[in-house]
Amino acid sequence: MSPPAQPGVPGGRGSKGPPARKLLCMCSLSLCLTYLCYSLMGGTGPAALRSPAVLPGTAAPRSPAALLGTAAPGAPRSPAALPGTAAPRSPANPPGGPGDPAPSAAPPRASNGSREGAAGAWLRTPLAPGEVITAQSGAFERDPQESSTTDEELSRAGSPGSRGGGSSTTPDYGEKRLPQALIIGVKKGGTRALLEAIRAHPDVRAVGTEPHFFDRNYEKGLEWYRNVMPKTLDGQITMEKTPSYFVTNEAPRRIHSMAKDTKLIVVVRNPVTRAISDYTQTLSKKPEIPTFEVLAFKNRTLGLIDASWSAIRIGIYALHLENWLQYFPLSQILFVSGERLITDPAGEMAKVQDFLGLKRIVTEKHFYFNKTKGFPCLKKPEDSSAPRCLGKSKGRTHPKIDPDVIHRLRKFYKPFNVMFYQMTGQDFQWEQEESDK
Ligand SMILES: Nc1ncnc2c1ncn2[C@@H]1O[C@H](COP(=O)(O)OS(=O)(=O)O)[C@@H](OP(=O)(O)O)[C@H]1O
Repeated sequence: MSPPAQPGVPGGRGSKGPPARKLLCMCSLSLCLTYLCYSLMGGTGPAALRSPAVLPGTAAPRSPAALLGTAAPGAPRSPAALPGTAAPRSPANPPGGPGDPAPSAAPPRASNGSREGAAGAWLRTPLAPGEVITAQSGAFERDPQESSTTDEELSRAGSPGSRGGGSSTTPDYGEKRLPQALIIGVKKGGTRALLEAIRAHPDVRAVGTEPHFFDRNYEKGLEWYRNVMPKTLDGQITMEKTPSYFVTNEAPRRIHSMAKDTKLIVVVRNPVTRAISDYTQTLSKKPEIPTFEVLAFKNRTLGLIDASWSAIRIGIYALHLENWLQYFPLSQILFVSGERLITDPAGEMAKVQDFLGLKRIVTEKHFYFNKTKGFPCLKKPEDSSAPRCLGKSKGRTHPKIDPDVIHRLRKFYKPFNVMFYQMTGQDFQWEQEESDK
């Protein structure tokens, strides 16, 4: 089933690829980004980037080679130099073409596995965690806290004849199909809130757990993946969310080789807050880890940010996006603001539904702001008794971070954010947000 092409709607099924002008634009952006990264490593750069006010990490290494020598894998380099980043494709070797490795090639483990996962994250409020969820999204019956989709759960879901990882109310008719739309990131961006909200749409069915197919489970093959999906009727869209895809080098090529018209959704959030949220999640599982302030720096005296730390690396959105743009036109990727998903969930959901070619059915009527939780929650479905908020693993209290560290991180991210705004044509106003504080 393919959602109908939307005339004038970015990412419609008719999208064939970027026109030459766009490609040129992307190439020049790529060059800019390479240049930017180089400048971050101590080379010359635009005056603005060299200014202490915006120079990431503030400390200029003596030479790019010196920084490269100390950079751990995953440190920001030019997109072309990122490990595993595919070289730009020539028409003779298109992505997903014969030159691509077969799906059976063993994928590397993603460095960013979102460990939170199951759809049971939406809890009925004010009921206690663990209450059974009866609405469409109620694939699971517990607040998973930090539990992720386990391999065992997935192999059960993927076994022939199983009902898949979809909703417990999935009717036993229809067909299991590969997803036509994916929420690919970012970790801690608000991906669960988005998935649960879009599942309120009658024309969407989604897997509750994170299948991690394009990063951890790729060798299991597409039939396994299809079996994980809930059954859908014609006209319904199948979806899943796995936030680590966005930072998995192989994911764009693999998704493109599954279906080049797959629609991609990325929920982005201020990378500084995202990093702290990521750290807070890890801290909840491993209270013994060093402080955020310690982990954030390679050398705090020199002000060198440790961009190889996944909590920081994930937030360099421009670098990761480069990788996706080698396979997908920008029009096929929707960027959802994690901040607006909280302040204006209906507004963001309108964009999501348009992008997916769906009627706007999930509207402001579906949400209410839960003051205790501090987040919007889904109102009760007509046939159910209680509204649903996300579970305790969302909206944790973040530890207080040294303001100087926050300041340095803002400076670090600023040029990457600006680049991201240029690449996407959207200003997420993270700098504005910070200057308001
Ligand atoms: N409606 C609603 N309810 C609760 N939480 C909400 C909501 N909308 C967005 N958010 C924000 O989502 C953040 C968690 O993001 P993810 O769901 O992407 O996390 S994960 O990667 O799946 O673990 C989570 O981050 P933290 O506040 O740091 O926990 C929230 O800020």
